Parts: sequence; C-alpha cells; structure tokens
Amino acid sequence: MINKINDLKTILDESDCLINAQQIDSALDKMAKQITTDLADKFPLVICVMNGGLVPTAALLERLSFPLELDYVHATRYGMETEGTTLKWLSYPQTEISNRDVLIVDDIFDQGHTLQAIIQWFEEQGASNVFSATIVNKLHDRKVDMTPDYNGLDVEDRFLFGFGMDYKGAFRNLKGIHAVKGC
Ligand SMILES: O=P(O)(O)OC[C@H]1O[C@H](OP(=O)(O)OP(=O)(O)O)[C@H](O)[C@@H]1O
Ligand SMILES: Nc1nc2[nH]cnc2c(=O)[nH]1
Repeated sequence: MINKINDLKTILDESDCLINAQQIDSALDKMAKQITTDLADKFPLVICVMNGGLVPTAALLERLSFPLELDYVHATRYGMETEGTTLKWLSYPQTEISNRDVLIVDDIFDQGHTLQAIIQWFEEQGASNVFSATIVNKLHDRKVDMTPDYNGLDVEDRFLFGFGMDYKGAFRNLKGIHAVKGC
C-alpha cells in the first residue's frame, strides 16, 4: 500500500495541470446558464453517470435552481485501465423515464461510446428528449458520430484525471484536471 501511495504521489507531482479550478468554475457557470434556458420549464430528470460523473453532476446541480429530479446509471468502459473496451452496465436508474426530458451528465467525452450507448438506452425507454452534458471534450478524430449538447472545455488528447476522472481509481477528488506525464 505504501508503494501504491508513493507511486500515486509521483504521478500527481509529475502531471501537468491542464485546466485549473477557476476555468472549470466558469465553464460550469456557462453550461448551467444554457441548461437553465433550455430545461428550466421541463422538470428534467438529471442522470449522473457513475463514477466519473459524480463530481461534475454535483457541481452542475448547485448552479441549477429550478425543479428537477436526480438519478444515476453506473456504466464503465475503462475500469482501472487507460484504454476503453466494451461498456459494462453495473446499475440502471429506478425513476420512470417515459415521456421525461433527460439530462445525462458525465465528466468526459472521449471517443463517445459511453455517452452514445447511454443516450440510446434512455431513448429506448421512451424518454421524450435526451440531452447530454460533459465537462471536457478530448480533441482527436476517433469519435462516434455525435457530440454532447453541452460541453465545458476542449482538452488535448492525453490521459486525464481530476474533477471526477480517475487515475487507477485515485484522484477523482482533485479540483483541477491533470494529464499524466507522457500519456
Ligand atoms: O467517451 P468514452 O471513450 O466512452 O469515455 C468516456 C467515459 O470514460 C470514463 O468512464 P470509465 O469507463 O473510466 O468509468 P468511471 O466513470 O467509473 O471512471 C468517463 O467517466 C466516461 O464515462
Ligand atoms: N480518467 C479518465 N477516464 C477517461 N475515460 C475516457 N478518457 C479518459 C481519460 O482521459 N481519463
């Protein structure tokens, strides 16, 4: 365990902080304004995509002051790895979805397979509209054929952690977004 903690400290020390807490805050403020304009009268069902969506969802929710409901899905494509594989669903929402306006919140839009599959599932359950929001969009050309309705910031194509995103399970708690040295 001591070795693991020391390794993680080295990863953090050697990382590059690409986006700081203030930049995230102002991106969230802008997203919340747009979301309020679009959804304030729709009593949306906000869906947190666990685990990475936990911190972003909480940060977004405290900026939304209209009636909404909250639920979550737990789906993972990366697990403890830095390369994604097939999406594993670990938990489905309990709230009735048909005829609801749904807003899915996640930390990152990377290749987009996770968000695309989750949106498709909600559409199949009869949601009236499915919107999606991510804090960061990674810039590369390996994407699915869709983009989130709301995105905070674009970021370079490196392995990221912080503000919900993990490095081998750690660092979801960081206020900024960091990139692993050399990745
Ligand atoms: O756009 P994609 O290439 O599909 O990747 C994005 C997804 O990857 C991460 O989840 P992960 O599978 O690591 O699970 P986690 O949320 O528990 O970290 C992240 O939280 C997104 O849900
Ligand atoms: N932690 C983390 N999860 C991801 N899922 C997809 N891309 C990333 C990334 O860069 N970092």
